[in-house]
Amino acid sequence: MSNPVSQSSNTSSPQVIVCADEASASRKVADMIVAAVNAKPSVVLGLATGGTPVKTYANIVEDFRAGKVDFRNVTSFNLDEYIGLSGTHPQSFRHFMELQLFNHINIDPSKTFVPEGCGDDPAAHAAEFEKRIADAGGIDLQLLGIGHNGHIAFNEPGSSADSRTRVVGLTQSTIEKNARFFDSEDEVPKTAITMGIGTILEAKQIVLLATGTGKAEAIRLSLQASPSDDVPASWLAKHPQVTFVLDEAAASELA
Ligand SMILES: O=P(O)(O)OC[C@H]1O[C@](O)(CO)[C@@H](O)[C@@H]1O
Repeated sequence: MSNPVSQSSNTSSPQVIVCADEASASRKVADMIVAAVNAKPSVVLGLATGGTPVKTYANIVEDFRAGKVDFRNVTSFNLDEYIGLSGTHPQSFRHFMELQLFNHINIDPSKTFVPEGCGDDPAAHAAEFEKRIADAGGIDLQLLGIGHNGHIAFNEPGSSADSRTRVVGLTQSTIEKNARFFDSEDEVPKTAITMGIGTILEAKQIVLLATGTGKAEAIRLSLQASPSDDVPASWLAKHPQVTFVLDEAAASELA
């Protein structure tokens, strides 16, 4: 069971839920996703990759195996993918999603959309990806992580609130952080395809999960600085239904 230690007292957005630790924050987000599927079996989920959601996905798999949730009518869209990595590459986000979630639940693989990093025309694919989201009726619940520099998906600092799914360059700091998933920094792709901030803000509900002291500054700036391109996650303050689920470490710089 999730064990929030504190919660913002009003209902305005962003709502902030602080949990004791990473395990309870991950459980809380899993509960929110499972509740969304149970409330609307044909829900359209927006999904994230990275180290942060791994435990959340493990909790969801646990709930599926316990018969608490059914994904057969769910559609999912992932936020981003590295340019140059095919879906079978061990560090591709498609592979991550299969390993962490899709292979362990009864989601229809044809309803799981992850941007393709190896197509001939990534710009055309980006436009097509936007169309697919619209054709699915839009994203009901979008899960996000956050980068140390405040990026969401691969929207690096400088990304505007109206940016759409597109090809982007990664900052050196993101390349260095993500090198931990590769054999060496040289292997980290320098470009990616990502949903835009504007695309993300169109989701009906957004949940951002952040854990660890490494995210504390990005969380403070996202929640307490004026929204600006400098901290892409700060644009979430413009959304009417966004929840930050944090562990105490990620919340440690909040006033
Ligand atoms: O969860 P991590 O591994 O700290 O990554 C932070 C963010 O950077 C990304 O890896 C880049 O999109 C996101 O998937 C993630 O939300």
